[in-house]
Amino acid sequence: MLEDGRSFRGRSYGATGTALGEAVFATGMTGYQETITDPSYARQLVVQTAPHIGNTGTNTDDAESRRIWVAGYIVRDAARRPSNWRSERTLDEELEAQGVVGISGVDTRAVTRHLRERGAMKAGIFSGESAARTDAELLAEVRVQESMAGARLAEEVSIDAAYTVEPSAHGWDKEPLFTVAALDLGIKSMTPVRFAERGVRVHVLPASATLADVQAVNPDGVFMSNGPGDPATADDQVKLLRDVLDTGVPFFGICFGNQILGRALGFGTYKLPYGHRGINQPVLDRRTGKVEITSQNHGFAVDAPLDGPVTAPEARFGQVEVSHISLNDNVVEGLACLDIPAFSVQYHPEAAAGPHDSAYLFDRFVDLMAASKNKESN
Ligand SMILES: NC(=O)CC[C@H](N)C(=O)O
Repeated sequence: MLEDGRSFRGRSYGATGTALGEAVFATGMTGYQETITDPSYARQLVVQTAPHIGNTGTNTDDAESRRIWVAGYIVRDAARRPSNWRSERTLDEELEAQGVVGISGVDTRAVTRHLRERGAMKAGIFSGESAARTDAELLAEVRVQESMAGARLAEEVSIDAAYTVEPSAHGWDKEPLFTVAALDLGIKSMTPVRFAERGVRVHVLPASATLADVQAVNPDGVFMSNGPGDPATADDQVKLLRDVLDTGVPFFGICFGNQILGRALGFGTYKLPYGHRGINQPVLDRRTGKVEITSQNHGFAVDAPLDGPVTAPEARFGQVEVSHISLNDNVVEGLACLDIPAFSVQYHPEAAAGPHDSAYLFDRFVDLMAASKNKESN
């Protein structure tokens, strides 16, 4: 049941009951397990445009966090029998075990076209007893939920206690090169691994970390992750980032982290009509002229001028330019500061799932930390 009264019927999939959230569509043909375990999808009902879902089952290794975060799951044709040597459980069983309500047999093309025309909106999935009500009652329940605009969710999905990811656990056989403090706003497990593979030790800190917590790990660089909710609510992290930037330590942000850098520099953020979600999103790196196919999941974007560089509204941070744009709709997909060592992208270079075109961004951050260390020692 969608907020505007349009409804679709299907079969119960996963757990039975009620799921409420923002209906959004994701266009990845593969990678459904990484999608449902991405904490950025908290409080969203995800519609998969790929018609066959669940074909390769689920396994322990491919989860991007400790649980499934999608609030509900909408598919066309759910695989009855998974076929893959790595499969441990069917997707249906996994959704049910984690209490996630889904629906299959839905005309997902029609749902997607509707969301594309009318925008992402509040929705509900109802099965079993919870469905045994009038449409008007279901619609009322859909409409009373809080909307995604204004939702503060990063603290809800973040960890309680810090942990460390060591390069030695990911194929690095020398001494670690650098240490990074990574704020977990909904971090995916592949992100620290991409650092560790490059010899970077990562201290993952809760979303509530203070400047003192960050400085306690003596970092060569600071990182802010992806995460769910409206970036306009991330005032604490914006303040933290301004303090971090004032210390001159290099910074890299992805997705929510890009929106926080945008806000720290003084730009606003806004809600996109239906967002970008999938692993096939074309982005232009304006500095090199190269196009990369990226993994994305965002419903908000930074409002910064495309013709730059410009002086940041928070002028003490100097000049900034929009480094990357979406080739589908010219939305800001990256920011680069010219006077301080800070940059960010709106997409997911850790690519889990997704193409590896954007891996160079992790190297760019390592280079930035190296340059900054050199400058200190000279
Ligand atoms: N993946 C993300 O970090 C998403 C950021 C933010 N929640 C958005 O929807 O735009």
